[in-house]
Amino acid sequence: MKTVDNYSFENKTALIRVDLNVPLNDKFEVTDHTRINATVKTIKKILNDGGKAVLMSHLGRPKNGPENKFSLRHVVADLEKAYGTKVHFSEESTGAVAEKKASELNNGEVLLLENVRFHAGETKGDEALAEEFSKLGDVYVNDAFGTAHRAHSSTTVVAKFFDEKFAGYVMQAEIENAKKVLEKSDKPFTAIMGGAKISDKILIIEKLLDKVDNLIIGGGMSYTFFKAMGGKIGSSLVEEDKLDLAKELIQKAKEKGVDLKLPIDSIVADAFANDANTKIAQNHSIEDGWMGLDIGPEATEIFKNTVESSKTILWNGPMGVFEMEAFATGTKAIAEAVVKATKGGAFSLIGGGDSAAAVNTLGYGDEVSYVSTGGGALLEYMEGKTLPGVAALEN
Ligand SMILES: Nc1ncnc2c1ncn2[C@@H]1O[C@H](COP(=O)(O)OP(=O)(O)O)[C@@H](O)[C@H]1O
Ligand SMILES: O=C(OP(=O)(O)O)[C@H](O)COP(=O)(O)O
Repeated sequence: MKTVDNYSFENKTALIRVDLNVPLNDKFEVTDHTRINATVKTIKKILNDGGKAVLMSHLGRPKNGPENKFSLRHVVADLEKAYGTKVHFSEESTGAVAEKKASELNNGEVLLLENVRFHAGETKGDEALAEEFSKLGDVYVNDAFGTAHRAHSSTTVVAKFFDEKFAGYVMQAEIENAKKVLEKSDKPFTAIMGGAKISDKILIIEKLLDKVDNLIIGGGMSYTFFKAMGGKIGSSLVEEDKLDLAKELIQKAKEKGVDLKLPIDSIVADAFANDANTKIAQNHSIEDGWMGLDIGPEATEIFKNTVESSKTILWNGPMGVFEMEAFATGTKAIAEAVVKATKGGAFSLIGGGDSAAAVNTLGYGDEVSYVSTGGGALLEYMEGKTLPGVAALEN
């Protein structure tokens, strides 16, 4: 894999895949800058060389073409602040408009393209779309570690249209760091899984069973497990087609001697809102009309004790809907436990767009060993998989 280090981008237009999938609030303001700040080093290297940067990224998971709430226009001002320079914007990510804007760039300038997922072909890895993207640069740089597990047009397929392709600094740092954990994970090794992307992550959890001593499952992911065991989960998040898999996983954890910890209790709410009515409920008997939005006090205590006595910690996915203050308590308590363990000598790696946001919002970003910009990507790497976005840079 070639890196940007030993290449001069002078007079070159670099087409750079970055991961600008950042959280936005209801006013479309960026609420966490981790992924934006991570891109600065690579962009500055290219601009300082006297090159031009054309940035492409996705934002969220748009299903039906362009939609304002998924527009990358919302991040332009934040990029300008981070790079200290004007960032031009193209409301098209391919075609005449994008090509004209890219060709008008001067050395040292940046162009951001609109959300690549506004094209239906992007997530299918459409070749014709990838070829369209490739017209926007002379060389290709992939610095989107957080999306490197996706074999999409802009992350993987596009690379084949370039002779010169490079991994950016985020990609390099992330892989080096993940390797460290893979090669030297002191025991007890605890993985903490949470968040909402159940179908994405449940298969990876199975692979983690070979590496970890403790597996904590909290957040939106946990209710699928309770339902699989025959529990009542009210209207909590669930993926019905993953119930059998969840059951198998519980069995496999037992066989492999992994201590699988599910939250005993939850903070349940009668609406998905910060000001909803709340109460504590046991996780196997949540009443109809109520949903679990945070781990409960008993679960928090148990999880904290496990985390604090761990020597290696891998955390992906918040313990609750931490974006709402009423449901941030569990995530905050686990973050504090991770910090405490780190101070005591443990290595802690936290990954994922929302997990990084949670840790940084709580002010703990500098008190853990490493905050990764990747969630799913980090987990797939840890599982031993070759990430398609990385493989595409190698040939
Ligand atoms: N109990 C829950 N019910 C619904 N959503 C939840 C629950 N717990 C966590 N979440 C949501 O999960 C999201 C993060 O999940 P995910 O994308 O898998 O994590 P990451 O981005 O760190 O990889 C957050 O927006 C959070 O609000
Ligand atoms: O936020 C991301 O992943 P993450 O939630 O695993 O951290 C990446 O931008 C990938 O997004 P995707 O899971 O919609 O492909």
